[in-house]
Amino acid sequence: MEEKTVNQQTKIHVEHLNLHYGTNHALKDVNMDISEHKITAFIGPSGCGKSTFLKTLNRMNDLIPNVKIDGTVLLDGEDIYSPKVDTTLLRKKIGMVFQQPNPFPMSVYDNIAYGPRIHGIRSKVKLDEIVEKSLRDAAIFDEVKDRLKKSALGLSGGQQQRLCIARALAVEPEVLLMDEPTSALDPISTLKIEELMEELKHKYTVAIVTHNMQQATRIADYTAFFLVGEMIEFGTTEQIFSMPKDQRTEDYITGRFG
Ligand SMILES: Nc1ncnc2c1ncn2[C@@H]1O[C@H](COP(=O)(O)OP(=O)(O)OP(=O)(O)O)[C@@H](O)[C@H]1O
Repeated sequence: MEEKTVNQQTKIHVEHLNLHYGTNHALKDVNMDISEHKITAFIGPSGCGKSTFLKTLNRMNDLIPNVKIDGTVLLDGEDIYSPKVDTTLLRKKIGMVFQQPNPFPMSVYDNIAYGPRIHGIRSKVKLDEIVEKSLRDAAIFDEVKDRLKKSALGLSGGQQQRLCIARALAVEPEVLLMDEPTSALDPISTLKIEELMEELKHKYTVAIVTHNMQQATRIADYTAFFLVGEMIEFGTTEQIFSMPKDQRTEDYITGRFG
């Protein structure tokens, strides 16, 4: 793969990224560096392209017909859109958690062991180890340790979402993409997931789409503001929310539209 020099702290480097869904120009020349071991939040009104952008980072948009993507996305300096890239391995490195908790209809244990098994791990001892570690890392082990063999669908919504985070962690990703991971959850579960993200960033790089500006201010180190497919402003969360440079960012964060 082509090697390029990037800032040492940069985990994902995005340059001149454009995405079209048919004739809809959904991402317009987006440039961004996503820092390693930080939380980066994407905010903006509905339909501005936040989720689309998040999905370009692990090529989830490849699965949609009539999508055209131009530009560069480098993970550790390597082009993820190179034809040589194995997208299964890419998505192992860059895991994803969705808005609605989506556990598989199987046991808690099998949900977590699913990915490692696909990647060839067969040893029961090893799988037991991965299941426990992933559940611990996702701060849900104590709540499910006595029901590992029971269906994951019996868990509460907040528990299911932490299970999905554990499932993403089980294949040892480097980056975790989260698409509004708490919007379907109650405030207590939301708080648990936010605390968890603070922990996770020490080991992983986290990017999150959120509708909730308070959430961005609570957890994100960096924030990017999107508007109709353009990334209007990107900076530290403190700067974006206290001293936005662009009038449109200021109008959005002060609730003048959205
Ligand atoms: N699968 C798709 N096929 C065609 N167009 C799509 C698809 N997904 C999104 N779009 C369009 O791309 C644009 C950006 O949508 P996207 O879902 O990325 O926005 P968003 O900011 O995440 O919105 P929301 O906050 O409502 O989830 C919208 O115009 C949307 O209609």
